[in-house]
Amino acid sequence: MQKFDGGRWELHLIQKARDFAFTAHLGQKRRLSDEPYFVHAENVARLLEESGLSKECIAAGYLHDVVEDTPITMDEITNVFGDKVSMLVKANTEDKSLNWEARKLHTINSIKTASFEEKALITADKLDNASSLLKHHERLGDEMWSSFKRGKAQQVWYYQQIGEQLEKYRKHDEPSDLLEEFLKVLAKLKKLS
Ligand SMILES: Nc1nc2c(ncn2[C@@H]2O[C@H](COP(=O)(O)OP(=O)(O)O)[C@@H](OP(=O)(O)OP(=O)(O)O)[C@H]2O)c(=O)[nH]1
Repeated sequence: MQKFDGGRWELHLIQKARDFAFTAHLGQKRRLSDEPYFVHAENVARLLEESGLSKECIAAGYLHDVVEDTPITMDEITNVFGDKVSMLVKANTEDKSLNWEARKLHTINSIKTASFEEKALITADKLDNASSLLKHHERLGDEMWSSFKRGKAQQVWYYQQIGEQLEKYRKHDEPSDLLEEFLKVLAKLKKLS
């Protein structure tokens, strides 16, 4: 984080988001390993940082799952981190009262009108999740898919749809490094199926 030398506020926002997410996810584990859930939030924030995204987007990377997966509310995120971070988190938060198909279709369809930063957050999130699937498939094989609400075909369909929409709606002047990385992982994921 040292490379953010634009003032103490930048360090402060990102550090505050990191601490907040660490505490919110405390005790939660990822499904395919014993890793703390926070590791995923940290990976997403790191991908965004390496891609040169704004401090608000990096902060949202840390916070992207706290409303979906912990008792923290959107209002709390707005109060603590402000409107920009809050809108980015909201764009990446599913409505858990809906079924799997409705939630995933909503995310797929949201890409059409998403801002560049919203798309970057979705891409970093799905890149880390898809990389996790590839990594753990080596160890667990197809048994891995039973950890999720839908099996291999639907999971691969979901990532494929996300990739297609991200490609379709990328504006010509938007950086493509994260998307290219995601598409590489997606190609490997499809070979598993
Ligand atoms: N690949 C992978 N995913 C894991 C792991 N542990 C938890 N997950 C989460 O599982 C979610 C997908 O699980 P599903 O059973 O298909 O669906 P659901 O939780 O959304 O209902 C992903 O959420 P998502 O909504 O697609 O993304 P996110 O925004 O929650 O990160 C991902 O974050 C893991 O070890 N590996």
